[in-house]
Amino acid sequence: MHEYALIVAGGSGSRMRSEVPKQFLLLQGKPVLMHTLETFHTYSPSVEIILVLPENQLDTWSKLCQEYNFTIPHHIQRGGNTRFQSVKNGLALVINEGLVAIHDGVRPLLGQELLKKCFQEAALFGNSVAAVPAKDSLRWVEGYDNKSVERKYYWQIQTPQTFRCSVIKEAYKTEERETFTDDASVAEAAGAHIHLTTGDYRNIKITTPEDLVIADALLSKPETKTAT
Ligand SMILES: Nc1ccn([C@@H]2O[C@H](COP(=O)(O)OP(=O)(O)OP(=O)(O)O)[C@@H](O)[C@H]2O)c(=O)n1
Ligand SMILES: C[C@](O)(CO)[C@H](O)COP(=O)(O)O
Repeated sequence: MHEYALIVAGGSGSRMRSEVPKQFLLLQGKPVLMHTLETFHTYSPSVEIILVLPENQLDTWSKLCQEYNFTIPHHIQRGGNTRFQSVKNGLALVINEGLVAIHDGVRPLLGQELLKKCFQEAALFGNSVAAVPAKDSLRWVEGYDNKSVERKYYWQIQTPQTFRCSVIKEAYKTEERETFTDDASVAEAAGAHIHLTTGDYRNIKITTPEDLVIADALLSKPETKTAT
């Protein structure tokens, strides 16, 4: 079955508050995004990689590829104003039937075991969405009101989120889903039952400055990128 990796890196990284968009910040001596693409290429050189970038950063990426002699083959697509639009633009390059793993470019610590499991479970169940049980106690909050909720019912959603190509392409046709922050929500709104695949606490999303420090520390442990 044909396998795609749709890596979305079309955001501006406003919460990181760095001059350079966070997907290009250096992690262990190379841009965050290169770690992410390498993970998919290591999983299988035949995975077709589609990389979505901010329209105004295409040159930056091209220069970085030259500077770091980065030769992993990939298609490039322009991002949109929201994650939804960036995924939708990327899906336009998904031509064949098969599976597409949609992954945040800023989750560079995805391990090989989890990635393999995501493709396998998506093939079995129709989709696979990586998720981990919440660790902290949780409260529902709205303005001044707040109340405790039962933690056992809450999981934190990660990527990869892997789907049959035709199913997710169809789900992304409905523009009213633009505010959804992940692909599982888009697929669910289109009627899919979501299959959760147990993720990895190390598969963090680089969102705020301390995440880069945590990612660096995790990558310093040789086993970090493999165990799930
Ligand atoms: N218009 C957008 C917004 C987000 N993303 C991607 O979606 C992933 C998860 O989003 P997030 O961490 O929120 O990234 P940003 O939108 O860049 O960050 P922020 O919300 O802090 O601005 C990132 O890889 C990001 O580049 C995207 O491709 N296109
Ligand atoms: C897709 C995602 O990473 C799953 O946790 C998340 O929903 C992205 O959300 P953000 O608002 O773009 O950070």
